[in-house]
Amino acid sequence: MPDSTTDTPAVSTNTGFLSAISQKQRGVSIELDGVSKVYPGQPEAAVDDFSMRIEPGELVMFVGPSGCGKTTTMKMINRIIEPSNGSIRIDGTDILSMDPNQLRRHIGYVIQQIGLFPHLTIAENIGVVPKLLGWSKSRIADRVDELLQTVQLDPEQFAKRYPKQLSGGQQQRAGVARALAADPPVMLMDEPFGATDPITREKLQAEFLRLQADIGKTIIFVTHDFDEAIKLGDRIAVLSDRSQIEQFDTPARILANPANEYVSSFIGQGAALKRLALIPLIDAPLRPAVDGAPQITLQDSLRDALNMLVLTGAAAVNVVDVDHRVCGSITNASISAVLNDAQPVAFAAEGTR
Ligand SMILES: Nc1ncnc2c1ncn2[C@@H]1O[C@H](COP(=O)(O)OP(=O)(O)OP(=O)(O)O)[C@@H](O)[C@H]1O
Repeated sequence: MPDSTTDTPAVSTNTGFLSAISQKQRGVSIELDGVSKVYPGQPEAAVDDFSMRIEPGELVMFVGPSGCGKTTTMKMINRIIEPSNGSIRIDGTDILSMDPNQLRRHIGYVIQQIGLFPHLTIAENIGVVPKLLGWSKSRIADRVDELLQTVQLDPEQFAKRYPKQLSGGQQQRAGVARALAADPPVMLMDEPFGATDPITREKLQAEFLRLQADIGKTIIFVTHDFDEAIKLGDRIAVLSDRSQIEQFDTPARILANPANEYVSSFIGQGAALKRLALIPLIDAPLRPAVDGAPQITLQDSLRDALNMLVLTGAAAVNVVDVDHRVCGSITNASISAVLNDAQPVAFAAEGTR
């Protein structure tokens, strides 16, 4: 791990979260208050009076149809787009009174088109912001090495390659590594996995969740895909035109109690199955074990248990712990009971991801 005390940053500021770039920096709060954006020459606001508080370390998904203002809202947080009205604070610091370039060096940013510089190697791409911050060469090299390993790209193999010599998924990983380079407390991610095929996408999502469990950044993640939002988000903001918030809650609560028709239509078909996927068996009420029943682990979900019941035709599946001890069983009836008992499920599913 590089030692953050050995280099003098090229930028000097004592305001709020900028002064606290350190090793393994955790997330900080983000508050938007009455934020609006009217693009020049447009009769209507693209974002109208948007207010939200995001807690330190939270992964918040913005989901909504094309053109509803997700990207505009997000880009106002790193001031790629300047708000027309309202205030934005990160860790209590008013970012609208700061130098935008300094601000952006401390907010990780990942976009769908990746935005890697084609004429720089992967190592140089990842080192761009640390270099701007005045880190020494050896510290940058250590950090590049560490990050490539974090995103599962072998440094020996990939550091000296150019972006076009990587697959789409590998480029996306390099993009995440670059955004994490200066260990920013905040990450903005705009459809980061949107351009990848479904299998690569699932893999990147799983890797990203593991990474976030370790680094605990505050992340805003824009997606069109409600299933991606359910899978990744601590909370989901379902947005409609002009970034109006239709519902802002945990995936489990939104699935159990959609606020209105608009949110229901976003959830689409199969809300019950999606809810089951959020409930690990460790939180499910178990019945007595059944001799000879197929087995599933406590870490699997009720959705996995249902799949096994359907595929095997068994009346019950036994649930086993890591030491293969049988803890009890799940049946179709117990799954139905959980689904019909909305409140406890919604709360049981929180914090279990
Ligand atoms: N530079 C601009 N000038 C004028 N209008 C713009 C500009 N950028 C975006 N808009 C408009 O603002 C609205 C919100 O756009 P925005 O890109 O934030 O939506 P989005 O929800 O991110 O869409 P998508 O999912 O398609 O990326 C749209 O109606 C769009 O046409």
